[in-house]
Amino acid sequence: MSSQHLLKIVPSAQRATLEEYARHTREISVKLLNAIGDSLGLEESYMEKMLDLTNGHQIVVGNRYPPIQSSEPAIGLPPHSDTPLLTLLLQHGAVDGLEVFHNGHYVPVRIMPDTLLAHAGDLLEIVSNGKYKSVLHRVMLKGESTRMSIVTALGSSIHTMISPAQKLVEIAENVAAYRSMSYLEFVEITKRNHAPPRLSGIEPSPETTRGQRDGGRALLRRWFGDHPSPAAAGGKTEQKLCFSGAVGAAFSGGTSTFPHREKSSRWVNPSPAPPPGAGRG
Ligand SMILES: O=C(O)CCC(=O)C(=O)O
Ligand SMILES: [Fe+2]
Repeated sequence: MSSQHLLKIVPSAQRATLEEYARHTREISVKLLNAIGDSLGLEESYMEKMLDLTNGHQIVVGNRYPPIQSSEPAIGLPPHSDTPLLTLLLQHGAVDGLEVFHNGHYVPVRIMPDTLLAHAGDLLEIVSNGKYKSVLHRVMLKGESTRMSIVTALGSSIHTMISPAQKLVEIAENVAAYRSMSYLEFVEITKRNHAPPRLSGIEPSPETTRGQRDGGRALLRRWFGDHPSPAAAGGKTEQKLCFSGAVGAAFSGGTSTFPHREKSSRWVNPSPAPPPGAGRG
């Protein structure tokens, strides 16, 4: 991994630290994904091998949620699920706010010091043929202090075909719950629909659906998009894509801060070359 993948917003003094953080969290994510593969009865290191995690795309995002003025809770980040395979979330400091959707309502996730929280993402739900559900979550702000979190998410390499593991399809009497597509195609479809397709497992209220759609849009723009986007909380939540890259698959490092990411902040120089019809050059 080289510092060319670090976006310019990262001050040079912090680059080494961020690179080290990205390296360690990548290793932890790969181990967890392999363990998840084991738990599903897949062959050893299935996730690492089949999803080409050595070339997997990793992003690191810093979120800063400023204090809210009103006594009413405010949305810091609208409901969404994370697109890649696995998210590791570090909630920094002492300001809670994360909530996950469980059994029909949002449940607060209290901060546990020095703890990484793992979220299953959309791609993991696909690969596991729905056994691991992608987690719908949001951030609600209730207090007068600044909340900070650091998110790192690992996906496959962007041209890897994502499909339910064959063994799990056989166990499910040859029913694949999701069709096969490349990670890139998944992102493209999601962007075109302006929302991550909710994969399965929950029956959200219309309000949740709306929030999820908006949240998904904000997230996708932040992570993959090329449009300026008003972030959550009236545009006040500050989110910085600090790092995005992978060994062998680079992300353009020209820009910078969500929500004012410029057009040049797109997938570039993917390796290997995109398959025909992949939609981007
Ligand atoms: O700040 C948090 O706890 C959650 C952040 C999050 O869900 C995200 O950045 O995708
Ligand atoms: Fe998230």
